[in-house]
Amino acid sequence: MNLNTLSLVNYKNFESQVFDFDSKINCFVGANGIGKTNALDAIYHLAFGKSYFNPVALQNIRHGEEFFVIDGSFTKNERKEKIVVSLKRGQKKVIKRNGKAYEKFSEHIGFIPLVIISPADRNLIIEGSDTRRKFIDSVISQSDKSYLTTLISYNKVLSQRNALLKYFALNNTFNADTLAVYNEQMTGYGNEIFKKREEFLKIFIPIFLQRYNAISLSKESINLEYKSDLFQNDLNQLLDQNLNKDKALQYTSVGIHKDDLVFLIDGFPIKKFGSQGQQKSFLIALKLAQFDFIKQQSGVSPILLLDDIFDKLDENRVSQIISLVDDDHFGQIFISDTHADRTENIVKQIHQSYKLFKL
Ligand SMILES: Nc1ncnc2c1ncn2[C@@H]1O[C@H](COP(=O)(O)OP(=O)(O)OP(=O)(O)O)[C@@H](O)[C@H]1O
Repeated sequence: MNLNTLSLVNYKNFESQVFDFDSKINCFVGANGIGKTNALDAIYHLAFGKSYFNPVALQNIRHGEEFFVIDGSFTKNERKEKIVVSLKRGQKKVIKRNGKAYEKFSEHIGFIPLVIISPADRNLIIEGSDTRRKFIDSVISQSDKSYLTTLISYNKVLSQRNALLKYFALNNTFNADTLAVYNEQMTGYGNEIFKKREEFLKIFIPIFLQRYNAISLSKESINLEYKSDLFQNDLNQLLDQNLNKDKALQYTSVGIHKDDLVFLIDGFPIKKFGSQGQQKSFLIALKLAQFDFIKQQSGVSPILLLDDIFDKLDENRVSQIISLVDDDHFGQIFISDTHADRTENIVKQIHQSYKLFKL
């Protein structure tokens, strides 16, 4: 999987810019706020049809302009592929593959396998369970199309069930039959998602532990656990048991939309007890494991985006990461860093071709 050229028009701070990439390592270097992360985000956009950093699509259009266009030429399995993502104010976003617009963006997910490692990953540790579920979902969906479809269906029934609970409360009424239809549908989709998440984590957790131990040289003991209501009970039963609670809350309080991942260091939550460097190592291991998993499932090396990852890590950990990516296992890598010299010294240790883009 290779991105050969990237052309940007009115994307964030870029007015008009073309990059011609190396097939192995590419570094964006320059001062704070110059657009290094924006360049990586444009590449992310080509894979996921959205920004990793700014969920408000319109805010990705350069200030004062009417549209943006991100145009990437890839080589995948020796075939040329052109992906264009564009957005015009007042219109819907368009994603095209070789000139043909996708009807559903979900069809594009997984076509350009990509993993990003960024300081924004900290949200996985500090934010609520929603962020961690999105992480699991995005990893599985990249290699399993039906997972995403089932998840979309589950969420649709969930919001219908929530609307019904609100309706019951507002109108002081209740209809067990209508609710039972939603419960049954939620159980079907929910069980399928739970099974896939469980299977995924069975493979993923050992890869993650191996990656973490390699980065930290096994200095501390960490763990990752999957938490779900569905371990104890069947979803249909749980929905019945929680009916009174759900009626009072006017939303559904149990189900796979409450699943979580628990991150532990020496048995304690990493959010409270991990140092910044340990948290960063944890997140990098998580993302490298994501890389390994996608590669294992799809047979294609994902594009790897490393946004500002060298800060806060001691020299040992930096060299461990470098030795990890200095391996044919990895494909094309994009790095952003403020220090041109540091970056060049680091990439020279990787015995691969590279290009440095001074922004
Ligand atoms: N829609 C937009 N229009 C114009 N400029 C924008 C837009 N969105 C973001 N920017 C600008 O992009 C810049 C931030 O770019 P980016 O995050 O890529 O910086 P960076 O080079 O990675 O910096 P750092 O080293 O601090 O991480 C800011 O100056 C911001 O004002």
